[in-house]
Amino acid sequence: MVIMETENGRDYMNIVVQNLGFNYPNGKSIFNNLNFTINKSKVLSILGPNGVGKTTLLGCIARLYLPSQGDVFFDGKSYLSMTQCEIAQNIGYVPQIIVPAFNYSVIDYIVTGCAPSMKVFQKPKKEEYDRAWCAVKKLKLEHIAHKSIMQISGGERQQAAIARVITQKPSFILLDEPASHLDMGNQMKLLEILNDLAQEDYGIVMTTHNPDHVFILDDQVAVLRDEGNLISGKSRDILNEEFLYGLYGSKIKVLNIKELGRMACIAQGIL
Ligand SMILES: Nc1ncnc2c1ncn2[C@@H]1O[C@H](COP(=O)(O)OP(=O)(O)OP(=O)(O)O)[C@@H](O)[C@H]1O
Repeated sequence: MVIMETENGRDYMNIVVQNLGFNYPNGKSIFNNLNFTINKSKVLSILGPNGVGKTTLLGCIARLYLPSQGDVFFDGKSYLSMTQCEIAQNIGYVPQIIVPAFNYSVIDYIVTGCAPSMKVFQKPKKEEYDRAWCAVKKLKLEHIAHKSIMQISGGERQQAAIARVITQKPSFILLDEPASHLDMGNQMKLLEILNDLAQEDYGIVMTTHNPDHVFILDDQVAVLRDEGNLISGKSRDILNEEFLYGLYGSKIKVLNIKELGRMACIAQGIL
């Protein structure tokens, strides 16, 4: 059954993951029977130890992989009944490692985000470039906009890929470890942008290895565990010290920092 959630009497779009299971062709089972809903105007963070299947799960939600079991529904429609173009118009994906196909300038790479809403072989015009420049300004990337995408750093490339997905204007944006190459300042800028995008009605899903980022966003979390199952809910209801120790096998303090007005977590360090 697909649940259409209602807020103020109005149905709104969601992605429903239903009984989802995935095995790689070598037979390796990654997860089974996952059930959760991704809502617009929210940030859902996916946490879990290395190798547990976060990227694979995001790949199933982006429809890069077909599930071995269950299905994913967008706005009540099974992915299997949607074309790749329909999916790309509604769901944007930023991979962990960005390997551009051509030696574009950064702005020409970002404008390719408009492709799902353009005709085949149509060249981007002023309207599409205006969209791309809007995203460049949002991420403050003006200083690299005319550089070659091949000649910028990993962190700059990660930010260019985020600008590209914003240019795409999908309803949902999926990001695989979007902060992995970013310095502390750019990590905070990224979280602010993701929070702003959720306020602007986008649905955001990101994988992360940093539970403190989940507390900063103070929204939904889904935790994928070694047994291939998932627990989801409000971050502050799930991420306590005992739970994080069970997840990572490491002692992590969870503190309510009054000056910050938020929960925070800090590794205890080498004992
Ligand atoms: N093409 C593949 N064929 C078989 N097994 C694979 C393939 N790609 C990944 N795996 C395995 O699937 C499991 C899940 O990988 P995945 O990349 O989804 O994990 P992850 O949670 O995102 O990891 P990390 O946090 O280290 O990025 C891993 O054990 C990995 O070795």
